[in-house]
Amino acid sequence: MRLALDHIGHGFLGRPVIEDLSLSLAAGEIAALVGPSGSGKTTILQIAADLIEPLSGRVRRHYRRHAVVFQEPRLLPWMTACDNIAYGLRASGTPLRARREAAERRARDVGLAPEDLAKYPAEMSGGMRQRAAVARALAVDPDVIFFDEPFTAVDVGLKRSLQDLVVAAAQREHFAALFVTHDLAEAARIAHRVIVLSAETLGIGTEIPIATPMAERTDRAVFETVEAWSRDPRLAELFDGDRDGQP
Ligand SMILES: Nc1ncnc2c1ncn2[C@@H]1O[C@H](COP(=O)(O)OP(=O)(O)OP(=O)(O)O)[C@@H](O)[C@H]1O
Repeated sequence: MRLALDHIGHGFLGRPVIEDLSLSLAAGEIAALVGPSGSGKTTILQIAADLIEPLSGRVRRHYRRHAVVFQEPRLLPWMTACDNIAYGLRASGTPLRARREAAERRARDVGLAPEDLAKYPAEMSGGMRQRAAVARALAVDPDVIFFDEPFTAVDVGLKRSLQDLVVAAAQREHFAALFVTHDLAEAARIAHRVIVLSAETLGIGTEIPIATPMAERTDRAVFETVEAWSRDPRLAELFDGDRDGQP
């Protein structure tokens, strides 16, 4: 087990958002965290990633390093793609040459061309910037990656290629991932398990394992999974009215 949240409670301005929530993440596991808008997905991810302290409960981390990929790439505008990708390695004292090599390798992993490494964020497309953000996360060889709706703002074709890239990297490198998403098709495509939050109970409504091997998650299989979920009463909150998460 890489990560465990035990009996977490949190809220803002006196208003509770999460109550007595427990979840764990196994080594190599990709867990998608879905739920209605405002149910606390980002709050849980931030608690898990040590970006905010929960008001109650505790977090157990059994790993050396983690990385976070946000919805916006958050690249430093005054650095080239190469330096952005290698940023975490500089902080850990890796020598220049090794940083360059790691950045080049990670750029290849995410489908950036060698000439892209010299570009500044302003010279890159949105998709290239998000690829660089994923490469920056991979560059530190993390045991766990926290993804907070990383592909929401990219177009459909690119989204597929970024999802495939995350699945391939996780299979190759065995990092665990907690992946917040609004998109149930995304969860059905990339996750071993879907954790569904409930805005009504302020906790986990249900957890759904997905046994289908990643290689068999064709468009049709993903569509059928989401279609089955739409008829599953445990997921009714996600498909209610005009809440987020509607397919
Ligand atoms: N810094 C903050 N100050 C005050 N309220 C906050 C803060 N951060 C989050 N909230 C509130 O906490 C609740 C949960 O927010 P959170 O962003 O975790 O939900 P979410 O499920 O990720 O939502 P969405 O799907 O819309 O991104 C929301 O009602 C939000 O307005």
